[in-house]
Amino acid sequence: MGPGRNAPAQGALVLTGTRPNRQRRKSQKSYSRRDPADLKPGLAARQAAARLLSAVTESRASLDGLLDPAGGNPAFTGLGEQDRLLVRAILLSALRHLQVIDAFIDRLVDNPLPEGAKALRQVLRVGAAQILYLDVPDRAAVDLAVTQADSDPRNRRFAGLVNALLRRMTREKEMLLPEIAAITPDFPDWFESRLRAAYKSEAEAILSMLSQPPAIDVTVKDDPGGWAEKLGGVVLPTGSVRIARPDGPVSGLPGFDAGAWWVQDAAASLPAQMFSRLEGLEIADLCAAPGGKTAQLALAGARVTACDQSATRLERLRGNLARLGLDVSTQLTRAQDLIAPEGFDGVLLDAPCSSTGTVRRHPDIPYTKGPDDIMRLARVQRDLLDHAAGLVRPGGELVFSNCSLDPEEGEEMVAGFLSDHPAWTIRPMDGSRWPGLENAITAKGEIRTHPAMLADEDPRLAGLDGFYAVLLARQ
Ligand SMILES: C[S@@+](CC[C@H](N)C(=O)[O-])C[C@H]1O[C@@H](n2cnc3c(N)ncnc32)[C@H](O)[C@@H]1O
Repeated sequence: MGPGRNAPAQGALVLTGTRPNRQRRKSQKSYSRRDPADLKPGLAARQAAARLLSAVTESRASLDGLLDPAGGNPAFTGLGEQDRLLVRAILLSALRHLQVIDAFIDRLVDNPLPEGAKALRQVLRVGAAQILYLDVPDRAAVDLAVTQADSDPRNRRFAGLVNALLRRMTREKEMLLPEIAAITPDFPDWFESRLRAAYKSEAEAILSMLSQPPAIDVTVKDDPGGWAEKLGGVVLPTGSVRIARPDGPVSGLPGFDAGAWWVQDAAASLPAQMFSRLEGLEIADLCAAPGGKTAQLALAGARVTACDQSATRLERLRGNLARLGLDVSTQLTRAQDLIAPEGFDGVLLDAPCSSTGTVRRHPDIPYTKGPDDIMRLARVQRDLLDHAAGLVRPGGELVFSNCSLDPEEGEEMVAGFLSDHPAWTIRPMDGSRWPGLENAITAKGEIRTHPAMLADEDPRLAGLDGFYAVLLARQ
């Protein structure tokens, strides 16, 4: 925490109920008569954003789950399309910059907001995210935050404070935001300290990339150069095509309906490329949904059995593979329960993990996961890896991968596996295979990518998800 972060700014606001009683009674009356969300366009979206932000930061609910169009939170799924887009944008910005937003709020109040004033903090965060990071007129952001506070009995007495604080934020953001951002860590302590310990001199660059929205990478069935031209993108060392974020949904881009490509971060496309050979081989993809790597394996000519423990996710995989016109056999099963007496030529285990390598697109992770999850997931991965190894025929190969940046879920876990399984060795990757990504190959020949890789002058085209992947060979 930087010096002065908690020092009250000149003219800091005092945290009290600031609305005069007469006015408060009036607003209470109107609240009981009619829900203000009916009266003020955009209010329901802000209310939903505050509710969902509270679910993420206070109950560790996953943002993806809350925003799922099918099974998501009704406060979100009940909104119209434009409001849903706005809520998503507010939440992504609020979570990417939560530490700075909180520091800014704390700078503007005389005393820290009380622990119990959680609902108030969420209203302020939602207002601040719009004022500081989104293209929403300041006045609309402030007015809606005040109405939002006024319409909630827990916050009504703070409506005056919300008004004064956010108005002041609009006036002082140009001067104060750079200063506060410069002295405030981007992420919670646990997250930053683990990254710094693991990545040392590279940690600063990784941390700064993690709060940037990522580009979109697509894996093409063929002709990356041709598709880069059609999609206005560039070809990456992985063979993926990278495009700047389009205005509309990716499903509207050329080639989507025809199944010419699928969205997959360039780093996520590496594990399936690591097998020495795939054509005509029997490969099990054990944690397969939504199927990005399954599609690569099938496209390379493997006979793929794709397994997943989630029926809904496996259904998505089937839909994705159908769009791509690729044929695989699927099995709804926990990987630990898969029995294959004949074994497979190869197994891909893209294991469940803390997903800390994907914070650019999932900025809730530093708030919904913690060190305990990393320890627990490393144990799950080790159990899955032990079982997966038993499914590989002698002479066969196993790729283990995940999208965590934490060595405990990658390098360290695999080192433990190798010391307990002398018949297995690492088959090292050749650094020249992906020109431009030579620095992603570890001394042992594993792949370790992180978001500061694939730097680009255009920040919209820079970066890479964090991934760990290793090719293991059985004697
Ligand atoms: C990181 S995602 C896999 C992404 C996928 N490989 C791809 O490239 O599209 C992890 C998947 O593992 C599944 N999963 C988690 N634990 C599992 C287990 N014990 N057995 C089988 N699937 C599991 C989850 O349902 C989820 O779909």
